[in-house]
Amino acid sequence: MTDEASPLQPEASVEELAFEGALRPETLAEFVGQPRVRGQLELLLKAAALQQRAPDHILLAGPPGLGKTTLAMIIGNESGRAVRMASGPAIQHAGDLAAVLSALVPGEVLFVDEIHRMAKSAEEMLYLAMEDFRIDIMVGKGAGAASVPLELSPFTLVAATTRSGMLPAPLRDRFGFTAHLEFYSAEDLTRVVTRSAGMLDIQLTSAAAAELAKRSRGTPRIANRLLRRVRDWKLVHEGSSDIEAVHGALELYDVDAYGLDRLDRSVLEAIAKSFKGGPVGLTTLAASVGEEAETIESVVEPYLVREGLLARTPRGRMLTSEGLRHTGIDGSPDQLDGV
Ligand SMILES: Nc1ncnc2c1ncn2[C@@H]1O[C@H](COP(=O)(O)OP(=O)(O)OP(=O)(O)O)[C@@H](O)[C@H]1O
Repeated sequence: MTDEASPLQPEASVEELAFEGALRPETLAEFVGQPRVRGQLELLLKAAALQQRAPDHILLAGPPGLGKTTLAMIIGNESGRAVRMASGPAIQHAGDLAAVLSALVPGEVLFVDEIHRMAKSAEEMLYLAMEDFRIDIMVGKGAGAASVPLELSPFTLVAATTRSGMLPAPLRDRFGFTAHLEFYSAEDLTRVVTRSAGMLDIQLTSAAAAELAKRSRGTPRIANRLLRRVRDWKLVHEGSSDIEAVHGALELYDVDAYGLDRLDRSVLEAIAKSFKGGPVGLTTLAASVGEEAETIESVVEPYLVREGLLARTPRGRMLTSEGLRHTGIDGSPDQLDGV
């Protein structure tokens, strides 16, 4: 979460959270797209309800803004359970997690966002909590220190991560189900835009909704954010058509025809110009565009790879010929010595 969001940044800004809350689908039926994940969750929740037991622990994995928090709330709604929110970065000690776990009411859903950023000591405590609904608390110091078991209320852990590969295997294995969220197709994102426009009372032709969706990086959060900028454009430029408003707003915010933003493009250009098309290591690449490696890896790369513009190889990141074409630099990736 950041204070000020650029239109294509997938993380939510502070002021955006209230707006997002209003647009959040509340049931699986309302949740657009992700048919596989929806089907899997539906089965899991129905089976748990029939057996009158709590649903298994669930891990939601995928890039930011694809609906992980939304799904966690839906899991609570659909199973008739209250959801408690926690976040990995706020759990810096085992004691922070013990406080969260011991406050749970039987049957609650505990949602831990960005679980990969939780402290190691807390991770180990979580293993036992997930398996046996029990934790061991250290009491006292030095030679007199003793471990005291504490029984917990049964709960369902729903955790979200943008980097499932960073989770240790013992933690990953303790989830009964992992949902992998994919970028949305243009058709599904058009449905998201149309739904949000209806809820916000914004008139938009279907062609304008489709164009906006096509340029939203396969991400509902970005589509909703760009929709607000299009609304602004229509308000300020009275009489402009919907499609003119989409083009005008997106151009102003530096969104290109692929839906790439400045950072996406600077990554592609850096590989072409400074690293002769690649391969280049993640840290070197991140330094050359002045961004954190984690942002490049979890935000920029997944979309460029899915669009076929970038390839991740064991030797590093490489441009594909399509990626090179996008930079407007002539040559093929293996002929870039001269650029
Ligand atoms: N499938 C969907 N259908 C309709 N709207 C959606 C869908 N998924 C997400 N949204 C919208 O996008 C916004 C962002 O989704 P959400 O906060 O759930 O993403 P996230 O994956 O949890 O992001 P982060 O990793 O940054 O926490 C939601 O408020 C909601 O309005």
